[in-house]
Amino acid sequence: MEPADRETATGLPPGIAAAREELTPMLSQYADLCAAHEDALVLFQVGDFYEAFCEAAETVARICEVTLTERSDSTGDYPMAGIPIDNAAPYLESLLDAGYRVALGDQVEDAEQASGLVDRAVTEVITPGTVVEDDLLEAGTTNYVAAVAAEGDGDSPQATVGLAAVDVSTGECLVTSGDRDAVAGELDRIAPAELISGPDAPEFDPPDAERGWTTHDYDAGAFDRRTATERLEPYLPAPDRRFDSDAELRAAGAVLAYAEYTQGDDGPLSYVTRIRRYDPRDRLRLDAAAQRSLELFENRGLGASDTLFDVLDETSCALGRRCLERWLRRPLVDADAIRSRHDAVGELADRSLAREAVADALATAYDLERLVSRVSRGRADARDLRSLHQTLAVVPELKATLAGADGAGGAGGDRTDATDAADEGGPALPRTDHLRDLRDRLDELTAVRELIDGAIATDPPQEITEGGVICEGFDDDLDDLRTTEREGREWVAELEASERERTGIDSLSVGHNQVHGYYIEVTDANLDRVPDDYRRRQTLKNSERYVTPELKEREEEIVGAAERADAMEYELFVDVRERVAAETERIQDLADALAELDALASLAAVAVERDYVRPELREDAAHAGDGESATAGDPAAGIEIEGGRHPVVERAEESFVPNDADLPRGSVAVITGPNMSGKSTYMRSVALAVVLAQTGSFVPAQAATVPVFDRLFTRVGASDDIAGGQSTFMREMSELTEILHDAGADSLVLLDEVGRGTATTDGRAIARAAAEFLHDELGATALFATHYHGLTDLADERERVFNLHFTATREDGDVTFLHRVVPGASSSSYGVEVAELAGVPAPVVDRARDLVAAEEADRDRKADRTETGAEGTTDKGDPEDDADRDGDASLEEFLAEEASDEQDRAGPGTGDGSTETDPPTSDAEREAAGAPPDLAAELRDLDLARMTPIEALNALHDLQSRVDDDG
Ligand SMILES: Nc1ncnc2c1ncn2[C@@H]1O[C@H](COP(=O)(O)OP(=O)(O)OP(=O)(O)O)[C@@H](O)[C@H]1O
Repeated sequence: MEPADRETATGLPPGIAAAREELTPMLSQYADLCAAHEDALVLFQVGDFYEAFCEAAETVARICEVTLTERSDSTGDYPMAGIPIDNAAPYLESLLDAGYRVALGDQVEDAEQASGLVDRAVTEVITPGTVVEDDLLEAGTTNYVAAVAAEGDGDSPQATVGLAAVDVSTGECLVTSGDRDAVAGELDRIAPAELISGPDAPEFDPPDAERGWTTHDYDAGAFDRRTATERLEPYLPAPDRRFDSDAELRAAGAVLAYAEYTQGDDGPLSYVTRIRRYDPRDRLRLDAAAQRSLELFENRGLGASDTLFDVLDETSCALGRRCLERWLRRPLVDADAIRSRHDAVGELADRSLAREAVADALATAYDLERLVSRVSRGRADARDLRSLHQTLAVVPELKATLAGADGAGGAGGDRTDATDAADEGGPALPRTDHLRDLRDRLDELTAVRELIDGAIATDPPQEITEGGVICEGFDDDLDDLRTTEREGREWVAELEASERERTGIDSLSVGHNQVHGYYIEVTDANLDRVPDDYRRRQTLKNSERYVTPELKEREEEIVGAAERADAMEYELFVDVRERVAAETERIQDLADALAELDALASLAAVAVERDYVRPELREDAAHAGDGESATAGDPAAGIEIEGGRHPVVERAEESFVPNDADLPRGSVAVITGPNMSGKSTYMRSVALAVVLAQTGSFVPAQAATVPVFDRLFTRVGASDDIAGGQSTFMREMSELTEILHDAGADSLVLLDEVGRGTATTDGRAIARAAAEFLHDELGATALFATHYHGLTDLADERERVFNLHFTATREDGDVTFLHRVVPGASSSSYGVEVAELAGVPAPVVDRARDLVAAEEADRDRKADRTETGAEGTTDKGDPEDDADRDGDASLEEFLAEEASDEQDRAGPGTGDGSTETDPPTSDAEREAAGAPPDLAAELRDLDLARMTPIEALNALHDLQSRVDDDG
């Protein structure tokens, strides 16, 4: 969208501004609302439509694909476009998607009651981060608007940056702070739909376009310390003592100011009752790169189309789904809290009947958080209250279910006295503390439930002003009015029969229409029999319509009673809604408990269905924030997994091969093996086991013992991460930089093919240096998958580095991957077969096989020479020089290695062993190895995309000189 287009469609459209002095009262009212909402596109209610005028109309017509019409009045003609109010959601969504904020200018008084122009006001500004309409929100997701404010110079890396985020649809509000990088990480994790920035805040770019947020500078005044403090006062007492820094306070004040503005500026949002401050260090830090590469929430094509969240999500209601997502985005680091969740999951896993009953009950629960926010905003209708009632109605049932002891002990934890009490006929309680607490938190809210049940009709209409909303028996006055109305209608219903009898006119009928009300109709043929008390009302073609004084009187009674009853119902409804709203906080607490119960039951269901095991946490699991870490290298402090599986890939692979993992704390596992052999899957399985364990879930393994990590870093190779924009290598290096700066002894690091994005020698050097640094300086626990076999030498040189590899079998040229991890470095190359499997043309595959054969022959010759002592040992020396001697997984590596060996063969003094500038093997050499010379094939095989200019130039130079020699 062109910025100019946005400028003319938001605020006051120029066409309206130009005619400002002459406008009719209605358009003048429109102009006032537009002028007061400069950054929004105003939609103006006219009857059943939301209309926009002039330039704004053109934008609405184009984006919403509705017809552009014209409004003509005494002052001129104005382009106009409208969307129907009762089906506004899809159009509003299009406008939001196009980047607009939309201000709804609603009629705020009854058009029939209004004398003159109907009063209108902006009741809501819909923005991507603050929508509350169910139609525009995905069920079970959170939708945050966030604000950032800085203390001091926001651009300085040392500045404290405050972050506050609010989900206006549920009232959840989070506040935290940290340096710029920490806040960037939290923003990645929270993934707000919208970000507003204080005047001094640093800029934060969204991690990618798909999960992006829209940013804008909001009224700087809202970030002012005093203004923010005053704004916060209705939400929490003494706000200036509640936050860790001014930056937090200012961000929180501003985000609430913005939220209030979008909800029609009606004052504090009463359903934002809990402003939660948290410290990012209280959670396992999983930044956007880790979330992406582990495919927690979005799939990037690792062998299956699901994500970890899809696998875990067996929740029954939106509340639980949102809770589970929150847990997975922010796994715990407190060992006791983690164990407590494991206890509860275990108990629910054991108690299948209870778990299923819980799931069934929760499946009928509505989204309590969003319902209560609508109730307290005064937006809930009668159906919302009925939904609230239905949700409250499951609570007693849930409490009873949790209390019953329908299963024996098991993985979930120890049987406690409580269960024994149940066995003895005493009050049954859940056997774990966690579920007992949860059960206690299930507030039955009996008064609210009974209030709604007694007041609101079971199947009420959507409209709350037209009656039918309040139950009979709730209010005597209302019942009297309804009785009057009903008796009047019964009297009218009987009138036809009695008048026929009285007048002897068999065709006489009684009817009703909007204009004349009730009437008695007599055909012309019977007019002579019309009694004297009939008064003529209307003459039709073949009949006359009459009323009688009594009918008139009854009619007034009926209409009067109905109108008064409708108005009274509305008042009673609003009163009930307010009484329910007064319990907002309790309802929110209940929502939290139901959400947790659903999330725990979901984890338990997955554990049972997918055969997960309860992970043991290391006893000495140090809290990340304590600064106490387990001793590096201590095997008793590391990860031990028996028969671990990848939770997502195992769903797609019929015969998934489980693998063990034994990683002492602070060790670096260098993993080699052919492409497609399962290296990435293995590393991710280990990381996911950690994430799952710290989320409170069981893990896909036969047995698992894990420590508690504070951060999880991942760096996946260029080939796995097709990121647009930034050069992949540059991106790779900046992610590596972050890891090498921030990882520590309590971090788990996954490095997958680091260095692949650049020239072989550089890549190999970077990979090695990074592995050494991780081991020597950081002491992080790391898994390092690589095609650089030279790296496997590190195991000999460093105490806590060890090798793992994946194998495959080859039969008649066909490769079968075993997907089994074994100790030691990989010794065989399957790159060519993989290339063939992938459909690389046969001549290239054949040629590559020839080159492999030549390499192997050459290696054998060298080995012979070694054995006879002619050349000393080959397995010691410069690791770069000898790198990949035992076969490499990819064709490019292989070719590079071959070049390296050529230089070796040229003897001392001919080079430094680098592969970077070496020409390919000479034809003479290849002939000696049994391969025919073929310059054209060599030229074809050069991988230009991976060569540096200097490499390409040298290769060309070499080919040219050999053509010259031959020629
Ligand atoms: N343990 C396993 N059991 C069964 N199938 C597996 C296993 N591990 C991996 N696979 C299958 O093999 C495919 C390739 O695995 P993966 O991507 O982990 O290999 P890789 O060695 O990392 O390959 P590359 O070096 O090309 O990145 C996966 O998509 C999956 O379908």
